[in-house]
Amino acid sequence: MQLETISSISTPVGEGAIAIVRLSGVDAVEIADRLYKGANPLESVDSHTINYGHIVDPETGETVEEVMAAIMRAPRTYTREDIVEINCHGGVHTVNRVLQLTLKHGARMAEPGEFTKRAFLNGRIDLSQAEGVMDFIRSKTTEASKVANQQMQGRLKTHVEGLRQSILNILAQVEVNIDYPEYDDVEEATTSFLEEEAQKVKDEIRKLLKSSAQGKILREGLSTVIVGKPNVGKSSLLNYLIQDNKAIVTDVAGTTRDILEEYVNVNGIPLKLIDTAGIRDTDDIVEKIGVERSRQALKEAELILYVLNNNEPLTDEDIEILDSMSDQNVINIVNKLDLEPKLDIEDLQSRYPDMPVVRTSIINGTGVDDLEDRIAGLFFEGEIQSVDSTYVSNNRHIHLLEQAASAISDAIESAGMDVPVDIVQIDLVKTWELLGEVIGEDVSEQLIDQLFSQFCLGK
Ligand SMILES: Nc1nc2c(c(=O)[nH]1)N(C=O)[C@@H](CNc1ccc(C(=O)N[C@@H](CCC(=O)O)C(=O)O)cc1)CN2
Ligand SMILES: Nc1nc2c(ncn2[C@@H]2O[C@H](COP(=O)(O)OP(=O)(O)OP(=O)(O)O)[C@@H](O)[C@H]2O)c(=O)[nH]1
Ligand SMILES: [Mg+2]
Repeated sequence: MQLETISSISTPVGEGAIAIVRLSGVDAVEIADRLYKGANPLESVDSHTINYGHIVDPETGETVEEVMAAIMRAPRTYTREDIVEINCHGGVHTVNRVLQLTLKHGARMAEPGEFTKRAFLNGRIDLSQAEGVMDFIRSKTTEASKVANQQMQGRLKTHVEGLRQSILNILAQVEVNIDYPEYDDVEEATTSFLEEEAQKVKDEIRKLLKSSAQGKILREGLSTVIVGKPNVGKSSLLNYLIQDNKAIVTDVAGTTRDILEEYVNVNGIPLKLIDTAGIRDTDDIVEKIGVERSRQALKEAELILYVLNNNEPLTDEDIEILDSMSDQNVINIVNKLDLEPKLDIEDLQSRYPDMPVVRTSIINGTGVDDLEDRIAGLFFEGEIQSVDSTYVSNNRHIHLLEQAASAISDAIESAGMDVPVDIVQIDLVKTWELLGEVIGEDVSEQLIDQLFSQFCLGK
């Protein structure tokens, strides 16, 4: 496939030690040579070498930059096309000038994700791997990056390809039956083979789907909101969990006014931890908006840590808030255990039997281990699956796998009911196609464009 040569700045915008202008396409080396002056023209150097030289504006003769130019010739490259990477000093202005020069001398500005899109279009990676690249860049915790890395390396692709091969094997058997319908015993053998093999495929798809709840948590972080009345110790809890003093803690009720978000790892589970303004009626306009945001965050939370003060009785306000969260995952944290007990914990437990209660004294660091165990227990039944297994975390993949599971169920059901085998065949082909979409086979150009447009510029 011959596409125009593209160029972009592939490093973050801003001051840095080094910034890279990357070119990809058949004319990459030729365009670079129009600007590059070194011991040898890049056209003549070996592939996969890096070469010292200068970028000179051919129109003015001005030396614009001192660079190292890496040359990588197709097909052993990220895009499978010729690639030149011009390593510049990291100033915003000069990198931009080098980019402009490449554009002026034959390259086109790359669209977001276009390098990776070419890696896909040129067959180096499948769509699930390309999506893995993006997840990898965006991952916020070690676990998330491990899962994304595996996907980027082709783990899901291999898995899906295996399933598609199994379906092809079943289809081949069905084909025999359609070709020789007069042999009854062939038909019987086919039906049981089909049911058995299709069931195996279905089980595998189900297994992948089962991983998705955890996969999504690993990828996005479990959205966890800390709420409660003012001054109960919400910000103290956030600081304790992240082991840092990011949130302001004072003994003034109403200290936190706005939402604060931090990522933290609890027993291997990435949490997107959100500290909120204490919920209460207030006339303070800033605090009022904060309280409104707290209520909003509550609605969207996957886990709620409701903090109470051991030193104060349960109020109507607490009850109102707790009642409103009855169908959510809530852990009640009775904090300030070091103070005189005025909260009836038994009453709390009997009012909300589905909400585990954890007792803490954050100021002394007690009880937080117990809280961490509870969180892990709620979402991973005590322990996280090894990150070595295949996780599905992408909504597009999950949706396709659900459809595939339903199509193959139809196939199995029909086979069991002695429906003509060519009907069964249709459902099997459908399953095969749906799985193909996960890895990017026969997907529309529109979908591809949409997926890659979410990438960073220069990737
Ligand atoms: N300077 C630089 N650093 C970078 C990248 C880059 O493009 N440029 N990468 C960009 O994301 C990542 C590295 N990822 C890469 C993935 C595949 C190939 C590649 O050339 N693959 C070929 C040949 C491999 C080989 O030589 O064995 C292939 O798979 O066919 C290169 C980089 C991270 N660091
Ligand atoms: N005795 C005692 N004091 C605590 C404990 N945890 C927090 N505190 C104190 O309680 C006060 C309020 O703590 P914060 O973490 O600011 O409370 P908050 O819930 O974030 O308060 P707002 O942001 O105002 O809603 C501070 O003076 C903390 O030092 C605890 O376990 N025991
Ligand atoms: Mg606070």
